[in-house]
Amino acid sequence: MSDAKIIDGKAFAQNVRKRVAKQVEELKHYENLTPGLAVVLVGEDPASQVYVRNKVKQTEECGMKSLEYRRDPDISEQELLTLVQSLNENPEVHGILVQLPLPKHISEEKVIEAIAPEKDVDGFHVINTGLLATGSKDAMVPCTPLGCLMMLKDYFGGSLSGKRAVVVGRSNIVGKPMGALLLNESCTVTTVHSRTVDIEEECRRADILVAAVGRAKMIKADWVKPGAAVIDVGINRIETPDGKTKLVGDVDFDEVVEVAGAITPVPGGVGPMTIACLLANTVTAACRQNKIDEPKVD
Ligand SMILES: Nc1nc(=O)c2c([nH]1)NC[C@@H]1CN(c3ccc(C(=O)N[C@@H](CCC(=O)O)C(=O)O)cc3)C=[N+]21
Repeated sequence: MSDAKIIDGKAFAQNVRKRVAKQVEELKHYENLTPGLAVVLVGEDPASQVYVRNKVKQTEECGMKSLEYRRDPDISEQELLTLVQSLNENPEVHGILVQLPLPKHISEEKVIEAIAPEKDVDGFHVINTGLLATGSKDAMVPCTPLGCLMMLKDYFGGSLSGKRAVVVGRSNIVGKPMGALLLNESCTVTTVHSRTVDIEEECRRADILVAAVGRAKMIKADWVKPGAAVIDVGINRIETPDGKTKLVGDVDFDEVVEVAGAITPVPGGVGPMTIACLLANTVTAACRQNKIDEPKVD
């Protein structure tokens, strides 16, 4: 029998959205300001469509303005850059999200760097990456790592100071910013990856283990220190014996739940928090662009 706390990301995200909705209400009432989020979707990847639909729905539920821009996969890089430029200049738009991945003929880097840093609610622009790395409060923080941090701080009662954190994966959108955030919280941070020697041993030292590699069920029970907090960022679609597909994380949940102190499930863990943090970032961006005191995020 396990006694791990299963962190309910869905319920947590709902709370965050409630808070965001209240902030939006106040901005509308006192400042005559409606935060606006523009989502750009290129092509017809079915998974991307689902995320975008959820984002649009939740943006509207929070009282914000949602603008959606769907473009054919054969759009030229220049046309996409021109669209981003027009959103940069649109005062109704406070946040811009260009859904990744983009078609191969378009440079993701160029498109991300074309977004005005103060509207970059994904936190992917090098300006925001640099602000995060230097510990500046002015950074727009990437949504997935921010959601993970909020759940961790809640579980540990506010402070992560001195904890050993191991981040599995070194992507620009999750692994690296997650490491930076945890370091800013005074964790002792190790990032491990495909070339790490004795990766299990490194993981076993973790008080906080964040898995963000994109390999189904890679983290096994004997990789985890008893009582550790395990955050599963992975979203892997696998085929079940009966020919259907299901979502699983990078953590072997059924095994790890027996040793961990806390664990996030997939689905219902980090995913919903990612969207909630996107909405929170949009409110933050709208406040900054209008020189209004911003709400505290965590
Ligand atoms: N510029 C950009 N920013 C992103 O943040 C971004 C992106 N591109 N491209 C795609 C990935 C993926 N992503 C997810 C967000 C929420 C869930 C989510 O809510 N998942 C649900 C389940 C969804 C389902 O059942 O399919 C859950 O985990 O419970 C999943 C995936 C954001 N991404």
